[in-house]
Amino acid sequence: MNIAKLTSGVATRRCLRVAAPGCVGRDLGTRATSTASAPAGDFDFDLFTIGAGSGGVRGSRFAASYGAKVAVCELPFDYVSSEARGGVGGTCVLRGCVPKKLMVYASEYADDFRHAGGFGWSVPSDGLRHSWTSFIEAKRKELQRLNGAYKNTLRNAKVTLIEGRGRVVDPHTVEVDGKHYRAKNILIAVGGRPSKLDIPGANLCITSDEALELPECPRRVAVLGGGYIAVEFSGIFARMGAEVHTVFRQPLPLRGFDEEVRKFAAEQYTAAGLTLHSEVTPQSVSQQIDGRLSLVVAHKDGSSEVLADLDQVLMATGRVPNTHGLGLAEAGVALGPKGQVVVDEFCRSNVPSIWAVGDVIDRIQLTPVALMEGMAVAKTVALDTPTKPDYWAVPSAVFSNPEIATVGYTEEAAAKTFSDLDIYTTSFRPMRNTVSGSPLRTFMKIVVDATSQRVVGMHMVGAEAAEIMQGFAVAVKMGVTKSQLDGVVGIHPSAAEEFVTMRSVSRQVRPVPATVTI
Ligand SMILES: Cc1cc2nc3c(=O)[nH]c(=O)nc-3n(C[C@H](O)[C@H](O)[C@H](O)COP(=O)(O)OP(=O)(O)OC[C@H]3O[C@@H](n4cnc5c(N)ncnc54)[C@H](O)[C@@H]3O)c2cc1C
Ligand SMILES: NC(=O)c1ccc[n+]([C@@H]2O[C@H](COP(=O)([O-])OP(=O)(O)OC[C@H]3O[C@@H](n4cnc5c(N)ncnc54)[C@H](O)[C@@H]3O)[C@@H](O)[C@H]2O)c1
Repeated sequence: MNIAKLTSGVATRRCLRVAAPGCVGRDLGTRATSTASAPAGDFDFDLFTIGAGSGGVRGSRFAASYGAKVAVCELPFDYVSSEARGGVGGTCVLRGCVPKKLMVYASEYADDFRHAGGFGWSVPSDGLRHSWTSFIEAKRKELQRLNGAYKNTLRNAKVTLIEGRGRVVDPHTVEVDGKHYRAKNILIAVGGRPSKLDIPGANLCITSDEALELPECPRRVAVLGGGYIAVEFSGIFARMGAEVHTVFRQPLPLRGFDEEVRKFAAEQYTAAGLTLHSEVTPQSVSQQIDGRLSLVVAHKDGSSEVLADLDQVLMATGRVPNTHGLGLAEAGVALGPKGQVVVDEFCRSNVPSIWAVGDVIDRIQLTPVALMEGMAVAKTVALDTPTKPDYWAVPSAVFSNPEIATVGYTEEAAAKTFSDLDIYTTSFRPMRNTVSGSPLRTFMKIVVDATSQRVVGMHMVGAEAAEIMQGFAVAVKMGVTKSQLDGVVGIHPSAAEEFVTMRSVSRQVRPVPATVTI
């Protein structure tokens, strides 16, 4: 399909070479080398991206590499985001995946020291100490390095970086701090931001942004929510020695994950020291006389409970798209109920010159997905190759303690899609923990479509789950069958080898025959 078929006849205002108000930074002689992306009118840029996070940087730099003239605007750098602050690199690099994983690493050392005794190590008599301040400093330094590296990447790709807050003025105009830029295509890649619950005392609570920048590790903390962020930060704080209360509305954390995985993970979280408060709703937070916080939660039966003496209450209750004040609705772009940009399978909005990728479209909020979408838009608008992101078998991992990783269907989703399933499961104590004394166990599961024998889902709870699952995700995406998995020789001794040695079906899931009433 040619891009021309995707391009509508949206009327474009021409930006004249001289003195047209609001038209700046023009180099109207420049045209994209790709014929598909050569501006049809007089534009400053072929593509103007708002937001230099995962999706925006990827889309911009690849569009530029395909010959398009590209600009991207981004808010000034800060560790904590706001309406006015952000930074090249975006959430993943500055307030998400990267700093979070660094914190996970920091906390893993604590566990390793604790468990080293089983292997004969002894802790020095004056004990082990951790400097939270030096760790935060080291993390900040790394984030600054990455911020610089991302800027260099854009510079090397010849993408014009404009610092400031972008706003859509019309289908072909973006305003950044009072200056107007005309673009053939606009890419919305503004991501999302933490959303706080609307309860009394919400202002006393922190979000993941501040949790990554705390001056000290809390000793007693409540984490609200049962999603990715909640269980990851619960694990970090607990391993760092805090007393952690994880408070969520569902019977189990991690809604949407395989039910068996959720149950097993909850058991492991408890074994790892978290206090899980399930089926409760946060009601209010207040400050005690001593400055610490008190959280009131409501149980299903209407009774309430107070969690007092908390150093911090972390609200990990979801994120909302950053579309507030972006001018999208005024430009005619359809937004969904959460404020997300509604896009088609090519990541194109209902306004044909406006595209959107990443968290702002609220499909799958993961960095590699934003990258895939950014890449698809770059190919579509700059390479004359209309490209749809492919959401089948997107793997993901939760960096909790223990880790969880998954690819493909949960058993529940597979049961709705395939008539017959064979389920393979195993649970064991990993070799390291037999000697270390850690109580944590590992769980693995393979979901097989019994008719085709294709592996349609793989799940793991246990150490290194993310590293292990990435490779298996390749196999699942390529359509591996169970007998092909069985034909692979294991790597011994490893936990991963269990995935190629599970031979006995744990259970068969078959449709329940309809009862016939005579
Ligand atoms: C704590 C946490 C941990 C996470 N961990 C993982 C993980 O381990 N693995 C994973 O895959 N994903 C993880 N994620 C999710 C991942 O960070 C996001 O899915 C990803 O960053 C989305 O990329 P994006 O390009 O859509 O948006 P972002 O990376 O959020 O980028 C959007 C950018 O737009 C800027 N911006 C916003 N409004 C404007 C404006 N008007 N003008 C100019 N610029 C603007 C912002 O400042 C920001 O830099 C995590 C998220 C969080 C919060
Ligand atoms: N390892 C990773 O890949 C990773 C890590 C962190 C975040 N992320 C991404 O970021 C996204 C956002 O993470 P998140 O954990 O904030 O969101 P989430 O949607 O995963 O979890 C939000 C939690 O808040 C709860 N909640 C929502 N409204 C509530 C209310 N009114 N009262 C009580 N509880 C409420 C939900 O039930 C849920 O448990 C995730 O969906 C994920 O895609 C990924």
